[in-house]
Amino acid sequence: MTSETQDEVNFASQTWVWLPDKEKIFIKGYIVEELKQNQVKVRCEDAAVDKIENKDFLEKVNPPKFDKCDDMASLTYLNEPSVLYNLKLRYMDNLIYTYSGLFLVAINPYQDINIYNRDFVELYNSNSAAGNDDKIQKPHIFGIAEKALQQLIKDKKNQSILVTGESGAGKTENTKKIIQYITTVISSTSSQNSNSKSNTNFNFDEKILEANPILESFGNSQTVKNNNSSRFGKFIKLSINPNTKNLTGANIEWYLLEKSRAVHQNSNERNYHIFYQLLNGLSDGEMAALQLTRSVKHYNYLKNSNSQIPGVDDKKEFKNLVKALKTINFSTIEMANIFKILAIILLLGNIEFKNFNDDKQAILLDSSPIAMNNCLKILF
Ligand SMILES: Nc1ncnc2c1ncn2[C@@H]1O[C@H](COP(=O)(O)OP(=O)(O)OP(=O)(O)O)[C@@H](O)[C@H]1O
Repeated sequence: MTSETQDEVNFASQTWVWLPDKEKIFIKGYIVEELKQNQVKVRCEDAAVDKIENKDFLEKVNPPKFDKCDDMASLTYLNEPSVLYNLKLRYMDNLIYTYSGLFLVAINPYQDINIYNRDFVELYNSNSAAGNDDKIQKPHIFGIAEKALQQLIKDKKNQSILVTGESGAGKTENTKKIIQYITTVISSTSSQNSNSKSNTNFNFDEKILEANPILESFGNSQTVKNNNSSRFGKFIKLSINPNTKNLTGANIEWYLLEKSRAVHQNSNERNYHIFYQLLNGLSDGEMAALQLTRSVKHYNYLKNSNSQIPGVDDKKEFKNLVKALKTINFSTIEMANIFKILAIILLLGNIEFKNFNDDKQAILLDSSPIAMNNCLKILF
């Protein structure tokens, strides 16, 4: 008898249930005695003493053959503890994706796991030799992207992928993986058919991928929940010609940007990444021209925030931003103007008003004329 069959036999010999637990949320046990008034005595796997519980509050445990199942819709008993248990078992094996019927559940691994490389793209790409239907069934964000592509091409109908979850759940990262997958698969298809280079120096798909560092610099920030929290919602639209399988356009709509963060942040949070990237990434000459100094402590809009995020190099991120801006055809003058505006925002933050006088005119604090003067120097 194999150990799996033995597990099934052991399981079948008892009535297994999930018990609510203050510390572990749910623990597994089996009923050893039926008592009066719907009460049962339960022997728990991890507890020294048996527990008396009302049977109505207990959920059933699935047989071991369902452990680490790919799709939780297949569970015999679909209840909260069984779902959490299955997700936990899978997560411990680095299986961060699990289907729940039509939905894909993703658990944030908070570390790089090697499941997004070219080999994985090929596994899910139905046009490649490695791709086949069986592999597409294995839960993965690439599987969702592939399915949307296939349905677009087959049915010629618009497809939507909704990525949702609490802050830090991994929405931004998974959205990037979807775009990475689609641009890889589509560009490889289109380059077989035609020349995919546009009339600029960069491929269209490179431009789409490079939009992300720009959005993140200006719209993401460190919060207590997430070091790279998107402070806005976005709707990304990729236009794909289902006949030629070419990427023909892309458009990002953003909404609900947290504007107040530019002037105020809660403790242990930061302003938008761009300000720290600017102060670390500009050359000494550029800093002088923009009347800036490097320390965040010199700016009211930054001085209460962390100057650094562990593991993040703002200078390097600034380089990436400049590269991304160039990729999507921002000219040197346009970039310089953006940096001017950012510098002016920081300097305006140093202009402080002391209340209003009797004539309802604002009175500037002593240091403010210098800040105003600096703003004017940048502008003219
Ligand atoms: N699949 C993944 N692999 C490795 N790390 C990940 C993955 N998903 C998320 N992370 C890590 O978790 C962090 C938070 O994820 P992400 O920014 O995607 O969350 P979010 O849901 O978009 O949060 P918010 O709503 O605050 O913007 C990432 O910066 C990254 O470090």
